[in-house]
Amino acid sequence: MERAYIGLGSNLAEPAEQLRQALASLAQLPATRLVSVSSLYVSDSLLPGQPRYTNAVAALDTDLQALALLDALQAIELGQGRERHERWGPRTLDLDILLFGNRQIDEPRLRVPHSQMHLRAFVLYPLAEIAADLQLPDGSPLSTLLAACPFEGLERLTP
Ligand SMILES: CC1(C)Nc2nc(N)[nH]c(=O)c2N=C1O
Repeated sequence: MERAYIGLGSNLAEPAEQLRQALASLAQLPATRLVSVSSLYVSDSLLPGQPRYTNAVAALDTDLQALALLDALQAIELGQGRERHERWGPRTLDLDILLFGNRQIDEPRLRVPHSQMHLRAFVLYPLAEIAADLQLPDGSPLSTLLAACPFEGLERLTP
């Protein structure tokens, strides 16, 4: 059983509802338990000219292998109408494997830890909300990354 952290994002077609639907699907994955979910956070797109994003992070305990989990996440994205037009374009749903246990994976389909996560407040703050004492595979404490990444521009949605 590995603890995986999943980044969720959406900026099209009722983003908060897209994330709620995706979380329900994550809870149904085989050999997987949805352990905890952060609040929803709203922020401007890192790339301008797109609608604001709604993001969250979920913690899973899973017996799926990393690539099988990736396949399952991509099936959920497609099931919610994710069209993969442009690489950084707006999307109904984005599910990223941020961390997979303490594994460091560098394969064509999958890089874990997610290569941009240390730069993204919309990943670090929801992650810290559910895993404050997390240490990344390279030994760096999440708190250190958080200190280097300002919260500014992030809006936490209270339930
Ligand atoms: C286009 C890009 C980089 N910008 C984002 N910006 C925000 N705020 N949240 C995202 O999830 C997100 N995802 C992306 O893929």
